[in-house]
Amino acid sequence: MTDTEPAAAVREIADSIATMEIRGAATIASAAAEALAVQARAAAGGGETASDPSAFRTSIRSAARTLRETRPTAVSLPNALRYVLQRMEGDSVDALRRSVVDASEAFVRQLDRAQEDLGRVGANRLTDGDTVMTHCHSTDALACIEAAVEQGKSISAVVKETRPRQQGHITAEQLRDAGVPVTLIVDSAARRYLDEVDHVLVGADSIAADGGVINKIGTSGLAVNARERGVPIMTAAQTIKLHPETLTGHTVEIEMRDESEVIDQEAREAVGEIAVENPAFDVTPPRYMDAIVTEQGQFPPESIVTLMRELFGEGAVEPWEEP
Ligand SMILES: O=C(COP(=O)(O)O)[C@H](O)[C@H](O)COP(=O)(O)O
Repeated sequence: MTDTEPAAAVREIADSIATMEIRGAATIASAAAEALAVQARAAAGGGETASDPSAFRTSIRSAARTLRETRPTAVSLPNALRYVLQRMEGDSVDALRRSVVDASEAFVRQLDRAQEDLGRVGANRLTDGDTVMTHCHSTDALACIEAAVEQGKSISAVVKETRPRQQGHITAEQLRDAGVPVTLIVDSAARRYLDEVDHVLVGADSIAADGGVINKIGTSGLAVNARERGVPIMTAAQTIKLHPETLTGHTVEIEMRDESEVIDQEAREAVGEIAVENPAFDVTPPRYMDAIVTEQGQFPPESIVTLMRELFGEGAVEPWEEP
């Protein structure tokens, strides 16, 4: 291993993201930003990179590429890397290290603040006595319910378990801890329970320029059913979920995960030669989504492109590539 390759601690963080020990778009983003700070400290601490600014920069870019390759769908990951890399500056290794560590810390602070602000916007859509249906585990979505509870509103939740990884269990525990009465249901029971809820609330891994919401597999079916039942559905998503590449017509890659998450070894052997597929995310067309709630306010999905142009100009940069 050369001195410009990612530090072992960075590779461990990348592995934890790939295996989903670290998961959820916002959490992945802050872990990625923090990993760049880890790399900066390691690279400034010894070897060839400690005295060579160009080797230091190469090592940070290489760490960013390793992190970038872990999961393809949550754009918060490359957006976090962009934020830090665009602020890497200085003529000495010491100055470069400081700029990366400072940017990483600023990013995490901004992320936390954005989630709080978004929570207040989302809470305004909820009324005392409402029941909310959730899918998967989204810290942005939970922030809305928690803010509503803090405002003194009494909120109940119907929580979909979310096959195959059952992130709904994490949502159920966190809502219970926040004092929200929770009913856990299997995914296929969702339509039956839609008649008993006032809102559907989901998070997002990416939001496309056309207002399409990319979130945990099953979100789009839930949204279509919610529309048919007349239940409003909102996405809680900080602006780091906006996908700049979609401004230039690129589509968002949907992660396909291992079949072992869907079927265990014994069942696999019993069913024999069949195909098993495990897409982790799907796309909800904008016409099935009522609102996208961000830290900058709420938007109809079709208007999100205006905010994206303000934030990103006409497209994305890839600062982790070597110049
Ligand atoms: O789809 C998921 C998580 O998928 P996975 O478990 O496969 O990572 C979440 O709804 C979004 O990432 C938003 O989460 P947050 O609001 O916390 O960013």
